[in-house]
Amino acid sequence: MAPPSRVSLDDRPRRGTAVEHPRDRLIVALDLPSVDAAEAVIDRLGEGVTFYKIGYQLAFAGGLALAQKLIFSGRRVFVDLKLHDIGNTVEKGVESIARMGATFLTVHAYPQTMKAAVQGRGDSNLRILAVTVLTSYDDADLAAAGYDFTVPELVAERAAQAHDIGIDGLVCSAEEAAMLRPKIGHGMALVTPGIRPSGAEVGDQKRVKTPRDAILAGADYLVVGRPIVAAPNPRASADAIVAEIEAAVNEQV
Ligand SMILES: O=c1ccn([C@@H]2O[C@H](COP(=O)(O)O)[C@@H](O)[C@H]2O)c(=O)[nH]1
Repeated sequence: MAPPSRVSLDDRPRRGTAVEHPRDRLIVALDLPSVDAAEAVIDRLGEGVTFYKIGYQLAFAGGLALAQKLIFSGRRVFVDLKLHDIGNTVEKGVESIARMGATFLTVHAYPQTMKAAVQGRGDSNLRILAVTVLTSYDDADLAAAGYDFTVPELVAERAAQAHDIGIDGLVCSAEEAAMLRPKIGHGMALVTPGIRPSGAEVGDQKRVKTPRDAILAGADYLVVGRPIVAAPNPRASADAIVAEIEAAVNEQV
């Protein structure tokens, strides 16, 4: 496969990445085994966190009902189900999630899947995020999966396709944020997992940045799971990350 040739994209306005309070740029991944466990963490986080992500583990253990509860209570919810199926199935699934009132939904960044997701989203407030290359992958993982691209090459190619299709944002590592911003403009959100405060355990993540470096690289939202939900004091961990986001924002101006 030849390396991607696209170098620049237009800056047309789309659903927009409004400048948000530092606290609202932190998305906590509720990777927990039950609704009870998730609600215990949410209670401990209190007013400290406004945006939650629900992925496979919790979604398949009653998490979608909890998502609805969180939305009714004024929190924002990111449904991280990384959809990928035939177009009709993706479109109808996205329509159902749009009716829930979720803010973000992920799909894999394949053109057919992304087009179906944009169709299913319609005029709703749901914003579709395309997962470019998982943050647990490096170049060797891509080669093992049969790709003849480096991570930055594949991320850039998928970002270009997502942009052209009308996707609202990208999931990528903050390692790629600075490279992507000039290509996608400010109308698409950059949502970055693989965030680790300095000294935190990296675990299975391979492309990581600290909260400060992610913001300085141009990330809009930081997704953080284990460093908060597995911490002895989740609220203190979340507050420290928000403080780091705020300091980085102040460094930018
Ligand atoms: O490329 C991706 C896409 C999604 N994720 C999800 O984000 C969180 C990260 O959790 P940590 O505990 O902070 O590692 C998790 O829910 C993943 O499914 C990702 O890490 N990378």
